[in-house]
Amino acid sequence: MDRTAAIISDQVNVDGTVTQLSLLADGKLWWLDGGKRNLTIEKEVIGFATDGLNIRLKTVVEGADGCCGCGSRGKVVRNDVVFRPSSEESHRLWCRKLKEFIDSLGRPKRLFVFVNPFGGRKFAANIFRDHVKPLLEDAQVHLTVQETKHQLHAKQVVQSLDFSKYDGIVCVSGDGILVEVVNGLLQREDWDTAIKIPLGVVPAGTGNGMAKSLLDSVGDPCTITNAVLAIIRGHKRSLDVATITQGETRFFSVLMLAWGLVADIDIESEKYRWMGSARIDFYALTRIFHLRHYEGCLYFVPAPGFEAYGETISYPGSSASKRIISDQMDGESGKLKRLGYQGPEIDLENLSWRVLNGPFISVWLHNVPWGAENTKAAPNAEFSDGYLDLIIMKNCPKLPLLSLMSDLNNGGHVKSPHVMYLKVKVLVLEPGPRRGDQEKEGIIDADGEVLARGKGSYQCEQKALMAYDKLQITVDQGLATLFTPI
Ligand SMILES: Nc1ncnc2c1ncn2[C@@H]1O[C@H](COP(=O)(O)OP(=O)(O)OP(=O)(O)O)[C@@H](O)[C@H]1O
Repeated sequence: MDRTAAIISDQVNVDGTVTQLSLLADGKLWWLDGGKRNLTIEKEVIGFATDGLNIRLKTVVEGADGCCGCGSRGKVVRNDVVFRPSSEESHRLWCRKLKEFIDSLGRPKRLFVFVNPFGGRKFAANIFRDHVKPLLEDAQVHLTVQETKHQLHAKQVVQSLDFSKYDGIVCVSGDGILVEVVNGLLQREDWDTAIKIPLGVVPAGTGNGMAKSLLDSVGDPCTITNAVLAIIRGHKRSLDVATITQGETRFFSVLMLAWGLVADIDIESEKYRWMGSARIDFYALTRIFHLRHYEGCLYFVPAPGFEAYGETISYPGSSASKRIISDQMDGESGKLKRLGYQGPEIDLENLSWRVLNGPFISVWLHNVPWGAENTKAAPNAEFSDGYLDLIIMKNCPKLPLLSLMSDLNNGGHVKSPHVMYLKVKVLVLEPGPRRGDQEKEGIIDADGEVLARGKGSYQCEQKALMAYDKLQITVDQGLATLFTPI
């Protein structure tokens, strides 16, 4: 089909001017209004509404404050266009053609939305009411909204959600709710179909690493409007999911795992929450001046090109690989019934393993580039390359370490001679005590939550899912699906 052929073309009235308006097969709307004007439906029109004979195109356009040459785009602003077809017949035809075109774009029509009123600065409910809901309603998306009432509520809800009713799940929250949703989906019996439902994130928490990673990957600022537009437009991309295993216990991670300095700052700075966002910088300084080194071992399978790190070793084994234990016998059929996703099928023993011995200052494993809106932890991380980015620091004097912390804003830290930066397929983490004090162990942080807490470590309310002991992290390429800007 000729992409410049008109699907419909007719005389209409735009702002008092009678002009020829054409909708072309490539989705462009053209008209003359002083000068030549056009709109790209796919990018700029989120929906339309009628008022008598008038048709209002609900439109967003990029403002003029983009940063020339630096790749960053301008702020998106609303700029509706209203036109009036010349007859009722023409009005009906315009409505039909516009609807058919928008429907052909595969945009979501029914969304299940989680709003965490507790996340971040506790503004998520207002953000949803004032910014998210109006845009989604303009796009004529039917919404089912659930405010989360307690920790793990989102996980419980998705475990019994009827997916035939929704085209996607949206989290108006920080990364914590997204992680709960992924864990809930993968613990369903029908996990293999459930995990395919597209997931959207609207930044309303403290971290917002996933929203930042998605929007920054196309040069968009991490704003609520940009995040909602990405959902409305309905583009999708796949996302690697990491399975962290210890014995029969599993946790599914989409963002990061940290042990050592980063985990200690992230979790222990909770006690300074009253300081607001300054708590992280303040506590980072404290930790750097009283730097801890942790004994332990990292066993890993490097991605091609990263084989120079560590020493060769055979598979270290792990209490992690008893795959069938959490399955159950189905009473009626007598067959094994899988209770949920068990992690990727990998022949661990026949991989080329390497080992790095401690002590370590910091070990950080990342799935996507940004850990938070101001932390570009793993600049080379990709959403679905099937690998995890591993950032390791073993030794570093305090002054360079201070400047490394400020480089986290732009990802410059990975170029430091004090930092090892590689991609791995599998990691076995064997955490140990602090150097010089066997009675004090550390914390393992997965996606912002305490996954494991060793003896003598910082005690907080959160219950840890795993023991401070060997755990294994594997990655399943592109297992989940995200709404993405492009
Ligand atoms: N009503 C609630 N009361 C208390 N906690 C809740 C509630 N709803 C959700 N939570 C918990 O809040 C946590 C934070 O969620 P969210 O993803 O919105 O923010 P975050 O950026 O990860 O963290 P932060 O709390 O630092 O903002 C999650 O662990 C979630 O289980």
